[in-house]
Amino acid sequence: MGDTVTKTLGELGLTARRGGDLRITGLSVDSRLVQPGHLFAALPGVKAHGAAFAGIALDKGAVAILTDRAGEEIVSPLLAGRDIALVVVEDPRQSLACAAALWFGRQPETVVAVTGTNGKTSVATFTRQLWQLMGIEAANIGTTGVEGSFTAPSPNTTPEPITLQRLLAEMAAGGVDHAAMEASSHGLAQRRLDGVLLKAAAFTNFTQDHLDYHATFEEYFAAKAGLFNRVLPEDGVAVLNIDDPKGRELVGICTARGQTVIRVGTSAEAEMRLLNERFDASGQDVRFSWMGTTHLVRLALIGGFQSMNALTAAALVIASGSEAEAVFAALPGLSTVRGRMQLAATRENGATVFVDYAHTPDAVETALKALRPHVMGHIVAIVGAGGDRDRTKRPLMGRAATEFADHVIVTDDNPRSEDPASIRRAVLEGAGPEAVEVGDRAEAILRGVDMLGPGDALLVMGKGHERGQVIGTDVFPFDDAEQASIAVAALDGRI
Ligand SMILES: CC(=O)N[C@H]1[C@@H](OP(=O)(O)OP(=O)(O)OC[C@H]2O[C@@H](n3ccc(=O)[nH]c3=O)[C@H](O)[C@@H]2O)O[C@H](CO)[C@@H](O)[C@@H]1O[C@H](C)C(=O)N[C@@H](C)C(=O)N[C@H](CCC(=O)O)C(=O)O
Ligand SMILES: Nc1ncnc2c1ncn2[C@@H]1O[C@H](COP(=O)(O)OP(=O)(O)OP(=O)(O)O)[C@@H](O)[C@H]1O
Ligand SMILES: N[C@H](CCC[C@H](N)C(=O)O)C(=O)O
Ligand SMILES: [Mg+2]
Repeated sequence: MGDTVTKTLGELGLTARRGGDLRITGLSVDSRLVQPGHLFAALPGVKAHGAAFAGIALDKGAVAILTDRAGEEIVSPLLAGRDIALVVVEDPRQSLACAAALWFGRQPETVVAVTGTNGKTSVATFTRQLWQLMGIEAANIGTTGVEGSFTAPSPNTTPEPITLQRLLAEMAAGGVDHAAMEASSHGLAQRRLDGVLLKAAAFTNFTQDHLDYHATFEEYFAAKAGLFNRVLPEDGVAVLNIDDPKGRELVGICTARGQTVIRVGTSAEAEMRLLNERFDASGQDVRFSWMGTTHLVRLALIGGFQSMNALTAAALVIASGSEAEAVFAALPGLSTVRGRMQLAATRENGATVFVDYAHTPDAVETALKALRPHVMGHIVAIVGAGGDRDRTKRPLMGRAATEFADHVIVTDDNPRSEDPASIRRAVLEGAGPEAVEVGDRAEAILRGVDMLGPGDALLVMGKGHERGQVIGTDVFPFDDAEQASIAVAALDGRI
């Protein structure tokens, strides 16, 4: 944070229990990043309470501490006789999010957010693409980084509030007045976007993921619902997929709050209604209606679910003030999101290799089902599950692969601290005896490509846009799309 800027705690919406109205030079959430004059937010965490690091923060020059009651008990003994401000609140993550917004003081005028188990990156990217196609400077923030008229890496799908607010302020200062961001369930549970002023928010769907972090399905859904019952203001617009029962539940919640609701789905009540799709090798023709009027567009996107994502994005753009006809005219310009049903390579015999980020049981099913109508021959699926993540999803992912593909290869996908063979065993348990186990991912892709005859397709799932294979704490360079090209070139005798 800047050297010269200072703000009082009051200017950041914080009231100190002790230490008065001093000025701070910045905010930090990690003791290792504290600089002289900072406010250190000591947050309750999964592994530790940040208050345990308050001593280090103070040694590094922190002049104020924001924490909760549990943190107060830990830090109080450190403060005796020192001129340190202490702010104790019920929910320090929320206070930090709001303080970060006030610290940076600027956001794009139009910010929208997307939550849901699957489809967040796709919808946020399509929303940004639509704005850009209409001549509006725009960016999207999420799993694939910050992209569009403003680019930056993003360590998380939903960055923590200090990083997030810095990004929003920088893009606004650079003339980017429209942003679409992903709201992950972790981000919502940790209040990372509570300081963002949203015009609209969308819900894609709700299925299993992250049961390692959220104790129950209910808790996982409650986190997602927070986007609508807490973050989106009452004058905001909610874009909700009513094909999903949880989307219907949200209609009730949003209506009760007085928010305007745009329903997206295939049923007759939907304001944005998907009527039908016709698939071919390079994309799909989509018939949909908006407020009862029918439209037909060509999308150069593979997969039926992408039309729902595209219509959700269109609804968000309309919800934030654009004219519907102009938005629909831009739809054919949408292009594939990196690593989402991305055509990575084509064999000489015409067989295709797609790379997709399906890493949940529902996404594996959706991706394979979505590919089917674009493919004349067999589908070979490559599937694996991440280490140090939800263990219960592994056999379910294997089962979905076997159910919806013709041949399945089980391989590694970021084993992290776990034994890769035991993760594969869990996936194979669901995939069944016909599935082939090939631990080395490059070899799995080569074997998959080798199986392809004319009209067949290979779907490599799990890593999408990722550029590394995480084994232990090492990250080895690995790119599914690149490996697919190499395998095709090698087998077709081009290298
Ligand atoms: C599980 C999780 O979400 N953890 C987040 C959480 O950390 P935590 O509070 O639980 O961490 P902790 O280790 O218990 O430490 C407690 C506190 O002590 C502080 N600390 C810790 C060590 C130290 O030396 N000094 C210090 O001050 C930490 O900064 C933290 O505030 O709060 C931190 C500060 O806001 C986050 O950086 C951290 O995200 C980590 C980096 C992370 O990787 N999160 C992932 C799981 C995540 O958020 N993923 C979602 C997407 C998932 C998806 O949809 O697929 C995302 O939005 O990216
Ligand atoms: N609307 C959808 N319904 C079901 N599955 C989808 C949908 N959109 C995308 N998917 C599947 O989920 C995968 C991930 O898509 P995307 O990256 O857009 O989701 P995400 O919600 O951003 O994921 P993450 O939780 O990793 O941020 C895709 O590769 C595809 O297989
Ligand atoms: N953002 C998600 C995506 C994981 C994708 C998959 N490649 C894995 O490593 O499990 C996560 O961290 O759970
Ligand atoms: Mg994402």
